[in-house]
Amino acid sequence: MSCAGDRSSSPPVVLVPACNRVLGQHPFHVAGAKYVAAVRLAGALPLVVPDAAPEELDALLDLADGVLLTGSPSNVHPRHFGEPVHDTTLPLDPRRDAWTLPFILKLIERRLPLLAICRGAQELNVALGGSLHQAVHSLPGYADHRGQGETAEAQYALAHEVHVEPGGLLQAVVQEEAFRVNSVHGQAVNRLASGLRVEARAPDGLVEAFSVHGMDFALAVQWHPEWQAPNNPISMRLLQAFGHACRQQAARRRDQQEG
Ligand SMILES: N[C@@H](CCC(=O)NCCCC(=O)O)C(=O)O
Repeated sequence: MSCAGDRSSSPPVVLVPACNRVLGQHPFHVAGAKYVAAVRLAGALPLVVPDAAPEELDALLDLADGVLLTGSPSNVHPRHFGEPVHDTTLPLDPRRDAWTLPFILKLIERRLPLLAICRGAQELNVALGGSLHQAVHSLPGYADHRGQGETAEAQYALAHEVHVEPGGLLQAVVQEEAFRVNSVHGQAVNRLASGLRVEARAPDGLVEAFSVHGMDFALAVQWHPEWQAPNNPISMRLLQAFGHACRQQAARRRDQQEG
């Protein structure tokens, strides 16, 4: 039986940053249930983080064996990559940006396992100095990567192939050269930040997955592996590889604590 504070038999803890929404007259912190479920499918314990002041970031990361950056209908504010907002009708979440961007730099310093999904992938690229297309569907030569249809089933249906770059983390995890993914995004990687490795591309050349050089597991995907993950063997390989990396991190943390 484990005693209080003994995490040796506990699942690894994965922090899940929340989004900010106004419901009725009041502000709320919200996290998509499918992301929380995906952390459990990875074999980890989800810990949703409402937001964080700069002086709280290290204390939060002291609790973590991994981080999952979720998708969101909101866009990363273009000011973070030096641009004005092109379409003011699209939702933003500056409160999330304000803490997740520095949070990402700190988790990378600590070499914590990271799975960054859709908006989360965009945050990772911007946090490291990269830039985004604000509306990739409006650019010549690129497809429309936004979800199509009225229902979630339609919006998250498999939409296009991704071609996996050989020799990288994604190929090692999914063991496929190409596979079909869903697509629910209007922003997309424009300039990939230095220190990041392309792991997959869409048929139109768009970067659809990337990893952080030198980290055991820091993977960003533009699609949604959390969507109906148990029905998608490739999604489950991704989540289980992330969970394995988090368990390894938890073991390292325990070794350090035991000195
Ligand atoms: N708003 C950004 C990111 C898109 C994104 O994360 N889509 C998922 C929305 C809802 C969800 O599944 O969490 C963009 O448009 O590129």
